Amino acid sequence: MPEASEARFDQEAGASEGARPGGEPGKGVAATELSLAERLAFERLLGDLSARFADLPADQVIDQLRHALDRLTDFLGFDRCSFAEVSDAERPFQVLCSVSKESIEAIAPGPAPPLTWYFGELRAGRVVALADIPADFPPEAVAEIHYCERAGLKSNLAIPLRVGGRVVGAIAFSAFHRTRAWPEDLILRLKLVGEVLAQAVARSRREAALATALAEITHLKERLEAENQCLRQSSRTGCGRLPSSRSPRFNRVLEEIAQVAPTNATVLLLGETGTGKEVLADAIHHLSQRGERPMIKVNCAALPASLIEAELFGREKGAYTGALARQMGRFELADGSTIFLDEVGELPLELQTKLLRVLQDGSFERVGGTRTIKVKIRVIAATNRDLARAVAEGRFRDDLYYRLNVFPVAVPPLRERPEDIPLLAWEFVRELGESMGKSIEHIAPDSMDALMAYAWPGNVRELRNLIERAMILARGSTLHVALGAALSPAMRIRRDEVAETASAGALKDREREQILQSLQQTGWRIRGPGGAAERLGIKPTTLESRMKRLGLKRPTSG
Ligand SMILES: Nc1ncnc2c1ncn2[C@@H]1O[C@H](COP(=O)(O)OP(=O)(O)OP(=O)(O)O)[C@@H](O)[C@H]1O
Repeated sequence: MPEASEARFDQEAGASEGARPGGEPGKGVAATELSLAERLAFERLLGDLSARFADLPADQVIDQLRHALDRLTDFLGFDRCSFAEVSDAERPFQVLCSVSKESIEAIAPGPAPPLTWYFGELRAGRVVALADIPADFPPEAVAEIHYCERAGLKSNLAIPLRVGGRVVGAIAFSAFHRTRAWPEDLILRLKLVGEVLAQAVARSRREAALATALAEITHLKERLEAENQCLRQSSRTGCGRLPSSRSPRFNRVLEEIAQVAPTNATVLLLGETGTGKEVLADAIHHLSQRGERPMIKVNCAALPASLIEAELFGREKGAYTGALARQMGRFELADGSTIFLDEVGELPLELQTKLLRVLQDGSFERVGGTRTIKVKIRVIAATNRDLARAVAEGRFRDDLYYRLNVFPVAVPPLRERPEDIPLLAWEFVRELGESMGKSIEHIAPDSMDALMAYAWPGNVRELRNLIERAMILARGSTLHVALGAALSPAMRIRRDEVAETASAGALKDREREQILQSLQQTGWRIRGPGGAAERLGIKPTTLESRMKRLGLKRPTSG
């Protein structure tokens, strides 16, 4: 047996088979030459192992590695067999897999024991063949001698494994009960099988790295696509500036918005439909440090409950019938940015729990997935519902309400900021005039009076729609806004009249009357051009939920 430090594998690899006596296969008896039958059996084992590893999927490599080590240990009568890998010169060897006879302890997966001389030899590409421990150790291997004494190790063979000319790992065989010789032809064969295993491990590592890189690219691609989609859907006026106003009431709101914007606080925007909650959410986002990224918007009322979970939290492929591909949810998309939860009061109770968890610690799982995803997001929520009442009625979780209600902002209806009606009307005239190629210099005084007198149940959205209709019809440079043509006389309520009758009951009756009238005029058509929702200047989903609340149903004919 050569001194271990002399056992240069490259020199020995050229040595002829049977140059030294070999261990007796299957029985673990030292120093006899392999018989022809045994050699054939060994060749078959090596051939079989090589074939198994040739096309093995990456996720099966570690299991098969254990199986291969088991078979080698059994066949050659070793007490323990371990496989370790090494990524570079700086890092220690990592034990990937170790198998042993029942009475012997296997080495735990993870960093290999700190044996500097031993692993230095392997790193340098030299075989460490220790037939008789401690006699075969060089004097400097002090830590190794102690280690072997403590463990009761009698013989050990460790072979460095190369892939592409670089040492990527080692395979080691140990005997605990007797010394044994390590003949050259055995070393050569074990090196061959070890390198087959090392190739498979290296391939699985490459595949895993490739899969990670691909997943990253897919993630970025999905993110980009989804962000683009969000941007296409986002508000037309989402220019990110705070809107201007002449109303002292609305200016106070704008001051609050400017103060909260740079913080990370959750903001809850409360107000009737069309008052500009999304416009304000957009301004908050753009005035914050996250403003460079797009704000991700979700309308919690626009999707059926069955789809909104996947929309918000994403889904894994095959999560349910029809889920053909993995889908990234809005929360994942909003990581590092702001999520705007519009109509949050409509969120189904079962999803409120999941939303609460995201608000608490930023974590959630995709639909059909088990992996927990963590995100850092700022939440802005909006509702036209009385959330406190929804809590009292058990339709909204109180803990979620308190989480959302950190910084509530009440956005006033247009009828309570009449100073802004001319300002907004002119803003829309200019904006629409540009896109339509029309130049309007005056708004007819009687039209402006009518605009000022109207109650605006659909708020700024309704005003915009009305101006748009008037602009389409405009011929000269003076705009005539025909409130009466577009809306029934019952809708023309003087502002002061509204103030007088603003008791909840009276407003509800009036709302009911207005909605019913629009529905009758449109033959109960809610959606589409000229539909009741458009006439009222509200979204079809809002109209539907209002109809439900007011108990308005299409009469059955006949
Ligand atoms: N200050 C403003 N300046 C210009 N346009 C505005 C302003 N406020 C609202 N708008 C316009 O009015 C319409 C409705 O605004 P927005 O969608 O922000 O209202 P909302 O309160 O979020 O409505 P909903 O509750 O129905 O979701 C949009 O077309 C928006 O561009």
